[in-house]
Amino acid sequence: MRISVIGTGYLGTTHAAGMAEFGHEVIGVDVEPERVKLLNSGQAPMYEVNLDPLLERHTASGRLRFTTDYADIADWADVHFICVGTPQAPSGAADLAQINSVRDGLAPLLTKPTLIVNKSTVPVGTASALRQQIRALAPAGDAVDLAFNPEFLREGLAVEDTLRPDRIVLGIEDEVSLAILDQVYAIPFSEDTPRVITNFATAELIKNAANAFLATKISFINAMAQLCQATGGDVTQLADAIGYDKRIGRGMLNAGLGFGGGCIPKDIRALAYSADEHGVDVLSNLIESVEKINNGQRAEVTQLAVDQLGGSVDGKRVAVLGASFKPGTDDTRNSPALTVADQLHARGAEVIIFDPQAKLAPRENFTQVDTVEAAVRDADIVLHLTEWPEFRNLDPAALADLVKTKIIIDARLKLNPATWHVAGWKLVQLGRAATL
Ligand SMILES: NC(=O)c1ccc[n+]([C@@H]2O[C@H](COP(=O)([O-])OP(=O)(O)OC[C@H]3O[C@@H](n4cnc5c(N)ncnc54)[C@H](O)[C@@H]3O)[C@@H](O)[C@H]2O)c1
Ligand SMILES: O=c1ccn([C@@H]2O[C@H](COP(=O)(O)OP(=O)(O)O[C@H]3O[C@H](CO)[C@@H](O)[C@H](O)[C@H]3O)[C@@H](O)[C@H]2O)c(=O)[nH]1
Repeated sequence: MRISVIGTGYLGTTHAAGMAEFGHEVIGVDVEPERVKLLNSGQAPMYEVNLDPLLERHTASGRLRFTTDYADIADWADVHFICVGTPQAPSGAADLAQINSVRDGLAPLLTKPTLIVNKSTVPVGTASALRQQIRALAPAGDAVDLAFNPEFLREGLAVEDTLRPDRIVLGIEDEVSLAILDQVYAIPFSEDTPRVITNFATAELIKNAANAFLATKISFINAMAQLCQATGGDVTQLADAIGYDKRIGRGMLNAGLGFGGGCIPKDIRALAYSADEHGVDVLSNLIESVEKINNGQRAEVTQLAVDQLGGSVDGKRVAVLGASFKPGTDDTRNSPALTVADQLHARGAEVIIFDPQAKLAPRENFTQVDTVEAAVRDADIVLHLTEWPEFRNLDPAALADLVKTKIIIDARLKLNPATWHVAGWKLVQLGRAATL
């Protein structure tokens, strides 16, 4: 099939490459010419494991290309996927400006029957309104249909999740759309992949609910971590033990600095906004508690650093390991690590950051360096804030010679306390007994 993918950020680039891998002919569209140029050379505009090889292969074969011009895709594609951003507006609601600009740019060019499939995360009610607006603008009118096909990929695992998703959710309101989507997803993985075929509202709420549930799991375990801290319990063992129960599962039960990123924080805020709009206070209250716990974890780590340095970080040198919001990506949107860095800077610390992939725009709040060694040199304290696998293999004895004071806060509970203690470090973990 001929498929267009509109918006080539974290979602769109991976989706476009995945669709090409499945054998479709694909054109990606973005408003940023530099991004389009890079993509046409077979390179991803972001760090994502296994994405570059797919892009290289399919741009070289000509099956995948990129453009800034809607005229290249309008009547060319059988299906248009919308993958633009839906960031948080100042009110907390989802900002649909990018979706509206796709609507206004694409719809007037549609003269043939076609299907537009929205993949961007949106509040309930969006698909229904969008379909009406597009039909009003398109010369093809009611021959243009819309579907909502939410995306559940995780950054750092985006290619794997695209090629082998846990499930496919299709929000459709007519049988023709379903027949077309069956062809789009008539691919090797899909026979065993559960499909949920439902109406627009349910599909939109499924996406909102999935992220809210994941966030709730993380905040629940972080609340338990606080009780563990107060009572001598070990939150990692607790998570392992409750996770063995298949009804609970171990996923999203890693306690520590909490959730961040370009999705979960803004998506749960938007869900709370929708819940309020529809008078469902119980849901918005629940989400507020989840957010409060999550923000509290960042403040808690900042305070822990202050306490470890005797009540003030003013003039102290703080080494921060990790800047991305999670390992496996260079994405720093709403990164918990950077919040802690900002909070410590605001309290007078000199902050030096190392991250294996994230390139930070120069800021006066901190200095970014290229090695762990450069980050920890002369540090008064070291903070492990994003659990890149390479940090687990650091040599505590070698680092001990570089720092001013051998204190490390492991805010992601991934370092082995024994190896650090042997090398003379004080290693502090939230929610784990100090003796471990
Ligand atoms: N990032 C993820 O892991 C992920 C996973 C699932 C769902 N989502 C959802 O997918 C959507 C996109 O997220 P993202 O992280 O890829 O965002 P992003 O900001 O990385 O990418 C958006 C892209 O759209 C482009 N764009 C904006 N307006 C455009 C227009 N009118 N025409 C063409 N291109 C345009 C931007 O230049 C940018 O490259 C969001 O709704 C997000 O919630 C993201
Ligand atoms: O046990 C855990 C797991 C994750 N996190 C943190 O939670 C955040 C989100 O992690 P994750 O869900 O792995 O990454 P995302 O790429 O943001 O993916 C989420 O957001 C996407 C966008 O909506 C969805 O598609 C995915 O299904 C959903 O998992 C990160 O800051 C993690 O550090 C924890 O604190 N503890």
